[in-house]
Amino acid sequence: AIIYQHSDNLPDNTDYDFIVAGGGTAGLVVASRLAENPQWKILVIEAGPSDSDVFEIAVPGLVGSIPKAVNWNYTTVPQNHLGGRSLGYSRAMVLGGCSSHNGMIYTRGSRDDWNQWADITGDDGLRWSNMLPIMEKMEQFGRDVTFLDVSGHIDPSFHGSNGALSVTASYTNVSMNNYLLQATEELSDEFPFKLDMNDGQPIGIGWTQYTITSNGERSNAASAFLPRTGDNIHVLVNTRVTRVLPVGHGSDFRKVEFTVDANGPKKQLRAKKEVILAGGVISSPQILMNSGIGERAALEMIGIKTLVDNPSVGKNFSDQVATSMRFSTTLPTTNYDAIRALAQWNESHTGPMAQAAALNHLAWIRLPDNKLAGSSDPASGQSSPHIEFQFGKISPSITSQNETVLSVSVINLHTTSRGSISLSDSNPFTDPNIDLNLLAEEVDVSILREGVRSAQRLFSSTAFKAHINGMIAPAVNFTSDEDLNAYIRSSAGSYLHGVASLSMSPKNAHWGVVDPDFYVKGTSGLRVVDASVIPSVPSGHTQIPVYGFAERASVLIAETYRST
Ligand SMILES: Cc1cc2nc3c(=O)[nH]c(=O)nc-3n(C[C@H](O)[C@H](O)[C@H](O)COP(=O)(O)OP(=O)(O)OC[C@H]3O[C@@H](n4cnc5c(N)ncnc54)[C@H](O)[C@@H]3O)c2cc1C
Repeated sequence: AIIYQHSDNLPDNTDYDFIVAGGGTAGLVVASRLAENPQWKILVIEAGPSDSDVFEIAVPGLVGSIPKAVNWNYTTVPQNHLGGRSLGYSRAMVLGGCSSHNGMIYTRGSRDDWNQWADITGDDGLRWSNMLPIMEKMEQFGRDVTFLDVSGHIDPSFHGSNGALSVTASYTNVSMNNYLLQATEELSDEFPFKLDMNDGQPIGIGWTQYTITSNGERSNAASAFLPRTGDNIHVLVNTRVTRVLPVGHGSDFRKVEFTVDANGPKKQLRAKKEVILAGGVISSPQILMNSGIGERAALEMIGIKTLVDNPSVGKNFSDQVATSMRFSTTLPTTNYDAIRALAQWNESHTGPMAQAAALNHLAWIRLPDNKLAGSSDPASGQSSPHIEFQFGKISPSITSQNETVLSVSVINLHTTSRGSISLSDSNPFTDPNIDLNLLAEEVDVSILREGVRSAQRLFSSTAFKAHINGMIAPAVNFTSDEDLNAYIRSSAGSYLHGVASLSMSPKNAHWGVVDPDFYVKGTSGLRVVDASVIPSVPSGHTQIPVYGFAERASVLIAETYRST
């Protein structure tokens, strides 16, 4: 790929076959796959700078220090069901998108997630049996595994070794890991040991897998996919796409409008074949609405002429919701000397900075039917957990001397509340209104409550008895449903895994924004490929489902133009 810092530098004589708006997780996969055809010329337009200009991105242990300058720094509208709190909503503004600043956790979701997406959309290509080989093929696991001893931490038979995206399993061991493994034996009904959480049935406690190279660097969409491409991809950074435009008076949206800043001149470029919108779950609906594709009444109110009336644009926004727990512990802290660790990373790409997290395990819990508060199952099927525990860190208390604190996030994976993305004016530089509408549905609160109680059982096990002194948050006397509900509503936040703001639906459905071939309904020449089209949250984190959808889209796009 060739990177251009300014549109003035783009070669005059290039007619691009495809223009990809947004050089993020999905956008760079699609661009790279299309570029495998050397006849096709592809332009990617990315709002942020190149990821290689930001040192912190490459170092897994600096994930918390990535500068705000490469973040969209969104804030949600006040959340009615969280006591009116507004939440930060992080999204990366840099080449590679959120794959450049995320927590690097590698999870594919469950077999039933993919089968449900196939059922909802009518695309059998999305079935687990079809997607597993694709996800394996894009993966590079296993290089140098003898150096990073991961035996017993992963099942290599579910992983590929020749793909672009590097994957490693946790290879260090801290005492907390041993107690967790003991607990999997003691409480095997609720917390069975799971050798590989990416085998389609992610229920139990297992070792975390990461998109990190065996050389201790983040593997993101830019570092994994772009180096394998030729000169037929041009990547224009620091440039914002403001709208997609029709060619002539029809609904053939093969033109993009872009600019460097709000007051700068706007330019337009037309793709010979297609425009692929890949701005992510917030920006893609924003760009569509600014382009006149959305709900007529809402667009008219802010003076945008409706070109395609579709009330589903920006609706159905879904995210996972997390609450936090803290336990007083005698376990050693996971803190380390960051300066020394960075020197070690600079020297050899090893040590604590070569890892994204210290505690090495994730727990995935499926609730029994009688714990679902009489609701129908919000998860996609029996292979899908309802709750995740992410074991954060063990660190000295900031409020009480001589106390050490274990932090744990409890996540409701399959929320039923739905939010929205909408516009308050027609300026493409105004942040959209982001309403997650978290905890609007009672069942979402009750699942988190069950999660809190489940974590209490885990840390009351014999395995942890000598190491956990008690619970700090929620307070130990918070035992009733009412107390826990109040704690959850005051502490809950988004897990930053938003999807479905431009949900895919079957062709001719009365809802949804894109067809199973990723084309925007009511248009031609325009597809959306990113998290916004995934119809529901997976039983896991979202980057790998996003990569999976992008791979599927790439196949469908290439098939459309097979003979050209
Ligand atoms: C803090 C955080 C931690 C996370 N941790 C994990 C994790 O550990 N594991 C996991 O699986 N998932 C994780 N996720 C989620 C996962 O990273 C995302 O779901 C996924 O990367 C989204 O991919 P995308 O292609 O939809 O969007 P993005 O990757 O966000 O790509 C969109 C790109 O488009 C660009 N763009 C947007 N608007 C415009 C415009 N108008 N013009 C030009 N360019 C534009 C953006 O700058 C961005 O580069 C995390 C997310 C966050 C925010």
